[in-house]
Amino acid sequence: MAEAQPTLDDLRRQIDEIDVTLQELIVRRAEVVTQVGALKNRLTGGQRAVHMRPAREAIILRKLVDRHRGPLSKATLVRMWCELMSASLRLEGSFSVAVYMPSPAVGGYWDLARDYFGGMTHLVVRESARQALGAVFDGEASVAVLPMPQSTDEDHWWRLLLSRDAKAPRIVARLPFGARGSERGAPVEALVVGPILPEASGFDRSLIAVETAAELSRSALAAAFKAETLEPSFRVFGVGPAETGGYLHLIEIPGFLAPDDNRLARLARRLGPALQQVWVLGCYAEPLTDEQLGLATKPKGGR
Ligand SMILES: O=C(O)C(=O)C[C@]1(C(=O)O)C=C[C@@H](O)C=C1
Repeated sequence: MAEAQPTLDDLRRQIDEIDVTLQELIVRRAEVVTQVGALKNRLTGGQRAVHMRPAREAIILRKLVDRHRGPLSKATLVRMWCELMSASLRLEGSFSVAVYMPSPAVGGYWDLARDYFGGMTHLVVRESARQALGAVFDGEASVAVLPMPQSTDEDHWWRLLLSRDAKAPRIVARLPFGARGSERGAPVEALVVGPILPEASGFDRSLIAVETAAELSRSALAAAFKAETLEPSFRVFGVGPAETGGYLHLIEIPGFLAPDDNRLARLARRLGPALQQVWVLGCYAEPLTDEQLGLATKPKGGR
């Protein structure tokens, strides 16, 4: 005899039970997060600090997609956890985001911020990257979502991060981290900047600013980096000349680079006076790939 199919009521009863269990676990998670917040407050001596830990979030999200199974998409699961972790962050203390939005027609950065920081995080619009960063410097926002720097930019916002102050805002994340949600306009990419100590997540890329003398060519600079096993990608080359007559470059390096990495000291010795200054501006956890998210396109010719 064929087994009786569950009725709609049977299935809904199962869903109700699962929802209760899920909710209990979410409540427990929030209780632990409250303790994390209290611990962080003790460690910072009660000073107002930004509690976001992007490297930890990246590790959590990578583990999540790695162990996932079943029909629910990994991209959806990542979105759910982003909402959960942002809610946790708000439990730990005040948290808000200044978003670059040069005109109402350019909504992509807002969409990226909303997707990553969730629907309940306070987002404030700033019309220029400089103003968004200013909101972080002034303590009006915890972090800023800024456009990925390009050589063609008129305003090289990352120049405002050239500081030796250990508490200065740093680049700490790249968006989107998971799959792109529905976005307005052309897809954009962003960096997140805030007064957060950059940490390694295991799969990272670092951003450094370099000031060189005018006569140093791009190829000579790249060769010196490679000789120190630093594989450079030039995001921006040759902004300047600065007051010192030098030129600034924004360079991306695979891996996590601490400011005291001895390869930077060796690079300085190798290039001599041609290398005027180096600043480590931060790092970001490498975003999840389409393959990791199970979104890889099928090979051509297949069915
Ligand atoms: O692990 C932490 O430091 C936390 O604050 C917890 C938590 C989380 O919800 O898991 C929340 C916010 C941080 O950005 C990272 C992780």
